[in-house]
Amino acid sequence: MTQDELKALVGQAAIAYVQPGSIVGVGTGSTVNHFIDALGRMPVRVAGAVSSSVQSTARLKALGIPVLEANDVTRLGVYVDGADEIDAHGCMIKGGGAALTREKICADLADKFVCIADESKRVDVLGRFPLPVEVIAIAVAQIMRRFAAMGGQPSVRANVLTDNGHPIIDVRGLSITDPEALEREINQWPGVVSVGIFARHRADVCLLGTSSGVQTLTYDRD
Ligand SMILES: O=C[C@H](O)[C@H](O)[C@H](O)COP(=O)(O)O
Repeated sequence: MTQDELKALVGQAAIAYVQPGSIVGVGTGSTVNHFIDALGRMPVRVAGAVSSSVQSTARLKALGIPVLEANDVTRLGVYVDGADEIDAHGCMIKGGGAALTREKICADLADKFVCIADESKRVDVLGRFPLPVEVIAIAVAQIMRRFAAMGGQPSVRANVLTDNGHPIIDVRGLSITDPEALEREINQWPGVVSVGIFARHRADVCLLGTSSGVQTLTYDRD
């Protein structure tokens, strides 16, 4: 199977977690695009979606699925999103598509985070994928110095501003053995909007697309 076929497989499989008539949280990316298409094929559809990006909003609306603002809901039963990497505890790196801040807001609203990913995303230690960090523009230089001091190689993502109008720093060369601690630390730096480590808001379930089918991985909360 191709990587895109694996993404389509898990996008469809995530529908099992979606209650018809409910409001669902929708992530961003090429895997989630398959999930959105599957939402459009539900015999009884969702009542609406809270979207994590302009891109997903456009795709949802094109299928006639109403999109609500995060401010308009108090909770989401389920949030479905992809990942750039996921470890054995459900901690993830996200933000390869620059949507990390809105994704974390949606994850925070959700009772259950269902991660959909092809098997290439499963890692033992996070950090092979460059860590995305959304920052306020005037703090870029200082935040890059902080990452360099901890052994990372930061660079500003060229020609990209997030949906919130901020630049992204991508940090290569980090071996993230304690995702929770690093997320907490980076969150405290002035000028950081969001860091793409999702440890506090880790996945509850990962539907992993493999050549032998969908593997369902579940993670315990401490
Ligand atoms: O900002 C983007 C998101 O975090 C995506 O969920 C992540 O980059 C995975 O995207 P894809 O499904 O395209 O690999």
